[in-house]
Amino acid sequence: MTDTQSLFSLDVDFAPGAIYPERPKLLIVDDQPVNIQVLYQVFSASCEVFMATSGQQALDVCRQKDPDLILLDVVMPDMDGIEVCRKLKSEPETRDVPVIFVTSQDSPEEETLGLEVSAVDFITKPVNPAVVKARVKTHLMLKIQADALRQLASVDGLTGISNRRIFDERLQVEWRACRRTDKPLSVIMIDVDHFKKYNDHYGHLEGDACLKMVADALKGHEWRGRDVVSRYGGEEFVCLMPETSLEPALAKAEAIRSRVYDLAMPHAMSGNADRVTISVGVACTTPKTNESKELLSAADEQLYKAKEGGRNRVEGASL
Ligand SMILES: Nc1nc2c(ncn2[C@@H]2O[C@H](COP(=O)(O)OP(=O)(O)OP(=O)(O)O)[C@@H](O)[C@H]2O)c(=O)[nH]1
Repeated sequence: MTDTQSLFSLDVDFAPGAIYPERPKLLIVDDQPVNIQVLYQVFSASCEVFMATSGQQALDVCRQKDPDLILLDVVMPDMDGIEVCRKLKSEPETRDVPVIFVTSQDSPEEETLGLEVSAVDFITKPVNPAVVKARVKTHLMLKIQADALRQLASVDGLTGISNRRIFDERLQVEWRACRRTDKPLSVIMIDVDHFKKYNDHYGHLEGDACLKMVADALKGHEWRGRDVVSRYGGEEFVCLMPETSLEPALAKAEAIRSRVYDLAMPHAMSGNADRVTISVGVACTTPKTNESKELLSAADEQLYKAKEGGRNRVEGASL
């Protein structure tokens, strides 16, 4: 039996490669490298292990590597584990990563404090390999289940792309990131033209099929890793493009518009084309304030302008 199998063998449902697509990512944080070494020996065969020797380094690694679980030392100079955990739980990017405290003082006060900052478990030093493996396995399984539920809750049932909740969350995250790095952030807002008439003429089921086609056309584009494409509601879609200035966002919007046009879905009642068309509003800004709503309002204004200008067109502006 390999180490990988032995780690997870307590539960047949938990086979890396089956439910879990890749090796779980584990972050071990301790200011004493020798303690890291002990845990590394336990997990290196079964997990992708990252290490940090200070609180700040732990926060940095966590943002970069997106671990599935963190084993966090409580007593560290500069920033202790409690503070690290508090910071992790306050940021949307890291708040769902389970934290297990590894501590030499198992006082009820410390345990209470740890639970108050939302740690999922405590392990006492010196660690017992069998105990730490079992606890890590339990919390990784819970994380997988929670991820699956979050995934379900993030998808629009009709089109299979992400829903508005995810868009709103990502907008907050990317707004802050672009503000930190002084980079532009663009939003593309898309609305199907005369869709009420489409529904009225072809029926609601055909209307649904049309929305799916539009969503597929959006998905079919080449997007960068941090871009988000969501159904914003009804017949409205929205795309978020971090680190993208107005020009490339306008080019993307135009490519989307022409792709939907080229689908040539008949729309006998449209009035301004023989087919389904979309109107598109684009807005771009380099975030300076806390207020991300102004970017959405600006994209919405541009969309309105595109509708007013005759539909089946793209309008855009920088803030
Ligand atoms: N089939 C279907 N229709 C939907 C769905 N969500 C919203 N709609 C319909 O989309 C239509 C939107 O109509 P309006 O907001 O009046 O806009 P429009 O007819 O597209 O007109 P313009 O935007 O001015 O071009 C409404 O008739 C909604 O019932 C959906 O999930 N499926």
